[in-house]
Amino acid sequence: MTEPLLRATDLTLRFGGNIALDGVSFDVHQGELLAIIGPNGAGKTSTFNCISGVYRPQAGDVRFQGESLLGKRPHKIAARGIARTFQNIELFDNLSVLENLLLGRHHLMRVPWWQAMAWLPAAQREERAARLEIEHLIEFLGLTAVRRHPVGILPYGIKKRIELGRALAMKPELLLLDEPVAGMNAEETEDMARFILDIRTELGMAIVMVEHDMRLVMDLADRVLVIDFGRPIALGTPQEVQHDPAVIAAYLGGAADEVLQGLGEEAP
Ligand SMILES: Nc1ncnc2c1ncn2[C@@H]1O[C@H](COP(=O)(O)OP(=O)(O)OP(=O)(O)O)[C@@H](O)[C@H]1O
Repeated sequence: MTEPLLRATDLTLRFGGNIALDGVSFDVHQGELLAIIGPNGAGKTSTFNCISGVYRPQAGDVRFQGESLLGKRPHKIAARGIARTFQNIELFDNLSVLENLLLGRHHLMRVPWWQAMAWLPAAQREERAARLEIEHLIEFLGLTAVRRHPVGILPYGIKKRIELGRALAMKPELLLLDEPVAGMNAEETEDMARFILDIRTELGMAIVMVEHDMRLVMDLADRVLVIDFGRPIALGTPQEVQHDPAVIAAYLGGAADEVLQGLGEEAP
């Protein structure tokens, strides 16, 4: 198998006496969709935060294209090619869809600030190229009809799609999706699922997705990592993890019926 795009090894993260992560390891390969699941407080967001530089684990390593990300600031990690979306939407409500996506593209601009200020030809060329790419992205995400609308007036499902667009505007090689369908109705969830699939198949992008919606996870993921109390308890294909007794046990006591149905099992 080829060298992984991302390799997390033995991630250990503590907050005082509270252990958020305890030896979490996994690889993400080019073009793969890895889902991370687990009960509330299991350590899913902490894992994302260790990858994106928000938290620094006390032990373990995260390597992206062979290079350690430890100690790098979040904006440097984003510039290296890892973009993320958040559980809570973080967009500029007063700016248009187009402007929000252009801001996502901004960190890739190469022209020095003094050329941009003077609006010299190189800056104009770069701006034109960025706009063209963003227009393609807007079309790809079916946002053409609302491209000039201020984000604040748009429905929740569309806002989540714009947030996805802003992450894609950074032209990442790895996309981290934190609960992409949380709070969505069935139709919005279906739309989002289609876009996630398109990103993987048409753009060939690797994706790590944290999600509670088990149907979505089982439909979309190539592999699933299951975390419980900060410890990895299973890693395999959706079929493998859904029959894993440790996974079924981890979810008992929570919303077992709902979750096990999502996993394709009858709740006991
Ligand atoms: N900044 C922090 N300070 C203290 N404890 C934290 C912090 N961030 C996370 N934790 C703790 O680490 C553990 C893992 O939390 P995390 O948010 O990663 O879980 P999660 O699986 O994403 O949960 P959820 O599904 O509810 O979003 C929890 O016990 C949580 O309270």
